[in-house]
Amino acid sequence: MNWDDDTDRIVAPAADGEDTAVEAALRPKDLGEFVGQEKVRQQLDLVLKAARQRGATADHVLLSGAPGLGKTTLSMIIAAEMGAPIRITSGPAIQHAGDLAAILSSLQEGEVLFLDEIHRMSRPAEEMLYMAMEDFRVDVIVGKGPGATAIPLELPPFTLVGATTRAGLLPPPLRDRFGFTGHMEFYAPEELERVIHRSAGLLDVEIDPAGAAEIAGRSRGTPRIANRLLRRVRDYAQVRADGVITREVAATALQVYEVDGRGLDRLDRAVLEALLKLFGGGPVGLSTLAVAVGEERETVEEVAEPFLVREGLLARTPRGRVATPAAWAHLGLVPPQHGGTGSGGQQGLFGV
Ligand SMILES: Nc1ncnc2c1ncn2[C@@H]1O[C@H](COP(=O)(O)OP(=O)(O)OP(=O)(O)O)[C@@H](O)[C@H]1O
Repeated sequence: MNWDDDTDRIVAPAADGEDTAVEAALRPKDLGEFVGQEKVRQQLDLVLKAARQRGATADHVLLSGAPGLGKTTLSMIIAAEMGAPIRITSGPAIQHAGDLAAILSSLQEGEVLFLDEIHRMSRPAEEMLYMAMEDFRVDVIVGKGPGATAIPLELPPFTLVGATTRAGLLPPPLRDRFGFTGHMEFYAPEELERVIHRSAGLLDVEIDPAGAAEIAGRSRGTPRIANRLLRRVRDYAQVRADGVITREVAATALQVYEVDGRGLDRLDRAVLEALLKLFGGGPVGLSTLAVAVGEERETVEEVAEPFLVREGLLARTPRGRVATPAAWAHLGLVPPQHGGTGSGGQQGLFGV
């Protein structure tokens, strides 16, 4: 398996081809159906209701959070709640200011423009967006060099919904132009259970509460992963069981896909195992750890570690990577005692 491409993993937070095909059917259509994210939902509800009462276009909205937490879904809900059409594009698709000008000038009044990965837009496009957001106007530059002229173009009022995984990367002038910023959090297991029950209903799969809880616990706080695991478990239930998803069916199916009880996959466990078994829990340098698992540094650092750190299983310290007591417990291993025969385990564990 090629771990360099994160989308090959069943627990990858980014969408793969199959997700894209089925996600449309699973997306909640209004705020009432949208599970969790209470704060963002309540705040957004107020923003949208107030705009509707005033008969105005809603303020620009910035949604920040990890992939698969529902930013695209929320942007569609915003459009639906405002009774407005939606146009979907992304930062990397807008390389030139002209690309953005073409999109902006073709928007209808009140339309929602969803700009995914807004932090990856080119600089000139970003600067054009400042004026468009604030004054609903852009200057289209015609010609080149000294003869170039700026032709002002009025735009209809629109709502920009920007999505980013890294709100901190946005330049302040852009961030400040959003009337409302919603931070999407990882979902609690109970919330993912609700997502799973809802999706199972839409997919016409029978699932019991323990089955949903089993899948939720392995979904890494992310609805997209929950929906993907549900589909794989459904296959298993259909082929190897009687079609009903119980705790046993879910657990056995996800064992087949090498997703453990806490949502770690083969790569995550390989990293942890190397750290514990070969280096006594660390500290060990990233490069050494990567060689030990036969992966690139970047793969370990960007693909495996973020979840291990979030789960409190691994710590990044100035002296290297260190396993936490929870990591030993998760793999059912006993940390070497201080001064024991391990490779400095306990000392490494707490000495940094
Ligand atoms: N709160 C939620 N309730 C129910 N389903 C959800 C929720 N959030 C997300 N989903 C489901 O998870 C899937 C992924 O959601 P979505 O595409 O909106 O994520 P995203 O944050 O935009 O991801 P990306 O950043 O990769 O574009 C969708 O199928 C959607 O149905």
